[in-house]
Amino acid sequence: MDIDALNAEFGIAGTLRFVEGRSGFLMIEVENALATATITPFGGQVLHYRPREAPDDLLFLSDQAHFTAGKENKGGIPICWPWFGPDPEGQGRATHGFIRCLPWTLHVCEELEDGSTRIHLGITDDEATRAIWPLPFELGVEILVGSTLAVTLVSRNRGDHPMRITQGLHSYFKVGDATRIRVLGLEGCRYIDKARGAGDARIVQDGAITVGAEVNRIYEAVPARLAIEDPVLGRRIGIDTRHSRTCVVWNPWIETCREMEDLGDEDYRRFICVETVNTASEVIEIPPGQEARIGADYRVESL
Ligand SMILES: O=P(O)(O)OC[C@H]1O[C@@H](O)[C@H](O)[C@@H](O)[C@@H]1O
Repeated sequence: MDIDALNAEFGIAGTLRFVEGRSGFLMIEVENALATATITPFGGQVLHYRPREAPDDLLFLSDQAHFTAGKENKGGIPICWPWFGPDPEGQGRATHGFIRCLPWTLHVCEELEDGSTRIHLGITDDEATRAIWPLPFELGVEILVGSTLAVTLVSRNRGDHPMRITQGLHSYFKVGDATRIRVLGLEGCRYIDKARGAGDARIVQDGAITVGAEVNRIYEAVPARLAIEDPVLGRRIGIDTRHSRTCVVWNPWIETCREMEDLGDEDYRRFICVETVNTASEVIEIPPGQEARIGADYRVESL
């Protein structure tokens, strides 16, 4: 990792620079007229984003996040790929795939006319990825840092056979107090309740989602516009999804939070995950040579 060389090749004076961040991890810091953001090429993960006029960060990042090579970092927007959730083949491979723990390659950093900054990172199969998952792929993430944050994941099948994946943008949103928020937009949708271990039974969401116990649900046939209303931070987070009809809502609550070594005991109050995913019955099949996309735009509005 040569920070000077990266700054010389990709840095943008006054707007984008490479720095050594927590535990020496390489970070891309963006500060333009519209927003500030931090992205790490490890996992292609956005860690922070704050629109110029907003007092608070959009995203939660755990003080206990690992920042150790080969481990995932809890917070920001981890990318889950080529599977979301437990190993689909039951071989004991990592939950949420392996791509969030690997270094990605920088392709483009550029300023756009509207004042936003575009960052494009990618990762391609190699010996190490094929040892875990045999398929040839090219995966890219485009991150647009502007008055909104837009993240788009593009998967290309480089092989001769159809590629089946599940995937997700595992967004951790910072909240003032999780027990006081409302997640809006999923009213009337059917969900699988993973926290209650109710198998594949579908339950219908009655009203807005609130948090008063562990929440771990996969919502199906969801609309493209969701929101989190947060009276403590006095804001509404808007989430507009693309190419996703499935949404996971997760808050670990007290016990699971205490069991997780990469969360502080009180962190369950500080975030809610509302994740833009393709999983459960939404498995994506990509024909040889073709691409599939998933994405989301995030915005912060005052209440
Ligand atoms: O700790 P991880 O692997 O980042 O996963 C966090 C959570 O991610 C959620 O998406 C899952 O529904 C939960 O079951 C899981 O615990």
